[in-house]
Amino acid sequence: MTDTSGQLSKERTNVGVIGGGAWGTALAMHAAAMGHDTIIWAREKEVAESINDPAVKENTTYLQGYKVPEALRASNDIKAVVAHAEILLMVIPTPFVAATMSTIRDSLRPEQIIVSCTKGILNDTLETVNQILTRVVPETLHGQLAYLSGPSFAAEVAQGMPTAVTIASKSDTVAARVQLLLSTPRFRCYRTTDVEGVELGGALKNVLALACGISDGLNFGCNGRAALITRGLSEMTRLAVALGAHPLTMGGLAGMGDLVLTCTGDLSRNRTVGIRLGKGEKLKDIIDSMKAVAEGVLTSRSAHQLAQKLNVECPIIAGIYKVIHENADARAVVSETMSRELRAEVDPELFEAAARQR
Ligand SMILES: NC(=O)c1ccc[n+]([C@@H]2O[C@H](COP(=O)([O-])OP(=O)(O)OC[C@H]3O[C@@H](n4cnc5c(N)ncnc54)[C@H](O)[C@@H]3O)[C@@H](O)[C@H]2O)c1
Ligand SMILES: O=P(O)(O)OC[C@H](O)CO
Repeated sequence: MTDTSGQLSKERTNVGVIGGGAWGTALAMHAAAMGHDTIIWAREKEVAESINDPAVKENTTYLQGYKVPEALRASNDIKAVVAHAEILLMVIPTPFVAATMSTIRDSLRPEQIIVSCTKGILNDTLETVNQILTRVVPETLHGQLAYLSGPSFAAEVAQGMPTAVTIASKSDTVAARVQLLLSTPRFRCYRTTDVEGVELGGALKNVLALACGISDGLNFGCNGRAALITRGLSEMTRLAVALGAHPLTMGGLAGMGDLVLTCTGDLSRNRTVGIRLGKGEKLKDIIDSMKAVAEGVLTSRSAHQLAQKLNVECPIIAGIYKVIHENADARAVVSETMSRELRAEVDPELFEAAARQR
């Protein structure tokens, strides 16, 4: 494929990437390949060393096999990365967002844009990343927050494969700026002001990917997987709308797009965890064998608790919660879910509302 990166915008800026996992690395590779002066903060010394070493130029810990651009630098000094950046991509797994961002709270500048690329819902507080960031970063920066989500496996972005994502911000100006700074002919960014929809789509699809993995691990076939994706999207939409999202966002890249990718793509860590569970491995053994984070494991608890709290019917999410956190037998959970009271596919009230709008 011809490299046409950078045809859309000529503007080049300083990018800082907070988080040296697979996705942080792929996004840093993308930004550096575009010509942005990019530094990635990695928590682990060996990650920064392997990215910086001219003989290696690779994140051998989290994204092995993909050479990073010569120009990409890595650092273990998070404050130096913040000082460098006009735009900060935050790519920290959800459980570590608050602690990591607290360490740089006082180093952030009001004109900086912070783009969360993280997909999860915190346990206990049940906060989305947007809620964590508005709690942790100074108020002067709240209008500068944006969220990048959508179907995007790190390994494919690292290879420059065509990818489309969504950038959400309460400020359309901020979303448009991030969109322009990150879009290339291989990496197309859309934009929206529906922060809740984009965040919840990205977080909840991980729970459904676990479900599809379990189903595939049990050899339950293609019919079952399609049913899980479709009914899963209904649950995601009901829950996200109850939390303030726009329903149409759930049919877009951050909702259905990422749901389909993660429920069917073999690169998904969440789907892989599900497959291994379905084949009979213990969750602890699976987690212990992985360096990467499968966000759906913890988000399944948060999503189930949010559904209960808001009284939103989410039987698949409830079933995954039982399998993951209560050690329930997956076959029994499937049988129980399929034997629930029979119902209309779409809530009749929704049909009536749609008819009234015609
Ligand atoms: N990998 C992908 O394809 C992909 C794509 C889109 C979104 N995401 C999302 O990006 C986020 C980050 O995932 P990733 O794939 O970059 O990471 P990863 O799973 O490859 O690696 C784990 C990351 O967690 C960090 N970490 C571990 N303990 C930590 C601690 N105590 N404090 C701070 N950081 C700690 C590690 O340094 C490493 O950067 C997740 O929310 C994930 O869902 C991932
Ligand atoms: O590998 P997963 O399951 O964490 O999914 C990665 C991305 O979120 C896909 O868009």
